[in-house]
Amino acid sequence: MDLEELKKTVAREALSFVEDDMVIGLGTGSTTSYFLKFLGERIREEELEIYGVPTSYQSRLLALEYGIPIRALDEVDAIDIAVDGADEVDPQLNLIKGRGAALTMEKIIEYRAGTFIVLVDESKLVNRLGEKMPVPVEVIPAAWRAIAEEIEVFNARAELRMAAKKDGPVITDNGNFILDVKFERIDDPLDMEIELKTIPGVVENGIFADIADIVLVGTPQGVRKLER
Ligand SMILES: O=C(CO)[C@H](O)[C@H](O)COP(=O)(O)O
Repeated sequence: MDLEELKKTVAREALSFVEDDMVIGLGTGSTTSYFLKFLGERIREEELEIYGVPTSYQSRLLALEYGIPIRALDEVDAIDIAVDGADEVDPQLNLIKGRGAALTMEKIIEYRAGTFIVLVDESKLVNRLGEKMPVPVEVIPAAWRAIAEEIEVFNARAELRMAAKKDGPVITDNGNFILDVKFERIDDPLDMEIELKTIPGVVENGIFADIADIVLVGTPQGVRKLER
């Protein structure tokens, strides 16, 4: 089964958590895009009363395209479930997220969800966070260089993320820059998440420790469900 098929399979499986009258946090990325497509079809076919709370411009645009009614975070009382992808998942279900630069709204919404469901293929499973991927850190633009230097005390290298279809750096949905931070090793994800957050000028970082409730892993043999 190719990677796109694995993504579709986990995205379909996530529909089993969806019930009528739910408010659903809508994640960002290619795997979640399939979930949004299937969610839109299900809302139409079963005439469900569901609202989505987008975590990015990408999920907002896709929700509009697929006919998912949307609400802003300050228009809802609670979020029942949130569904999103991840870049790495460790055995305790700590995550690295933010390859799509949407980590700040993702964390705001997913932290508040009754159940946060993560969709990955098995290539995203690691023994220790940071094994393959850098940790994205959203920073206030004026502070990027100072923060990049300060991060070196953690035995890490920070690189300003550059845009692909624009000259200069990536600008997030919130108007900030992204530093991609490659660590030698991350021994304690929660501790590192907090350390990064306390640097003045850091808006948010892509370590999501102790937030995921369920991880659905796409494998050629089917979907594995990991629970915390
Ligand atoms: O954190 C994210 C965006 O900020 C994505 O959820 C994460 O990068 C996974 O994306 P994909 O499903 O395309 O691999």
